[in-house]
Amino acid sequence: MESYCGLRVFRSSSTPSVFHGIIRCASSGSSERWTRRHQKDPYSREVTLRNLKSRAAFKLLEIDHNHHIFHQGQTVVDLGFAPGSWTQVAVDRTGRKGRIVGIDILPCAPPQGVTAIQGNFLHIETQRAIKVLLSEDFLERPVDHIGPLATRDNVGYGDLELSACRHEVMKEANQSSNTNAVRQISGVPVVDVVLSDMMANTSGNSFRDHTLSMDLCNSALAFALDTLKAGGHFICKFYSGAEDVDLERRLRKAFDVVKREKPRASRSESREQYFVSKSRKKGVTKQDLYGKMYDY
Ligand SMILES: C[S@@+](CC[C@H](N)C(=O)[O-])C[C@H]1O[C@@H](n2cnc3c(N)ncnc32)[C@H](O)[C@@H]1O
Repeated sequence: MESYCGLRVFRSSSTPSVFHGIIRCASSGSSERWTRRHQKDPYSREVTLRNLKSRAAFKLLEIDHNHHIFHQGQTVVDLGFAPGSWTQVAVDRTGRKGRIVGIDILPCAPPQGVTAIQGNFLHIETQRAIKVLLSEDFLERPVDHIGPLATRDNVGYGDLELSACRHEVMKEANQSSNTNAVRQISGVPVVDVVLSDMMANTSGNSFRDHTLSMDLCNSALAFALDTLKAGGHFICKFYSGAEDVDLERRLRKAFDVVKREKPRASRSESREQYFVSKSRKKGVTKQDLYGKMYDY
């Protein structure tokens, strides 16, 4: 845990992970199906070989390959970062001068050189805390932690530390001096790329899953319009359904290029897709798209 200008922030230590097991509670039938699918999946094998946190990394790598999202030195916000494979990709692609902030509702220590907040993104105070972090200078990545995609040795779990950090950042975010910082970040966008791979656990009810996904996407887009520089990019996962055309319409108002993507690593049976929105237009605000809905 570090302290800077009264703001306490969690950064992962170089302590090796103490626990890497997975506890699963499944019937033997579904367990066998999971094992067979895992063994057949080429991405799962690569995850182990390349020390990635999950196969989701390949979705972002493909999107980046096709759309050239990342450059050295960018500031990236990764919404729903846990367990951290997109973050690993962002760290790798943005290099020594990149600044990465991750947010997740789950306690999860980020890869080396990444600053993370634990909190529900749909809560105002979580978004304020992110904006406060972005307004500070201390997100510079320590140079000795840079390298090719982060290794498992770089990852440590510190849930207690993380909860304490969350408390402190939230407290600071609600104090008046930092409200100025929030205003400042709202007025002077500093982010190059906003990523959102957020999704609640799927319920099996496709309408419910779609609606929840749209709430997360719209909230992420409103946040992106507060924080992205003109020319910045926004990538978000969504579960397809009736309302995704409305989201696409909003994206087209705010970005020069909007594409739907279904990366090869995304399972064909899943309804997930991605909107890749490039080059934020100057002067389009969240109020233009949402009125007073996200007015905070
Ligand atoms: C598919 S996972 C992200 C995987 C990640 N991109 C990676 O590559 O490792 C979706 C994440 O979104 C998070 N999430 C879902 N709803 C959220 C919310 N309201 N606020 C913050 N995080 C949320 C979940 O906890 C989960 O970790």
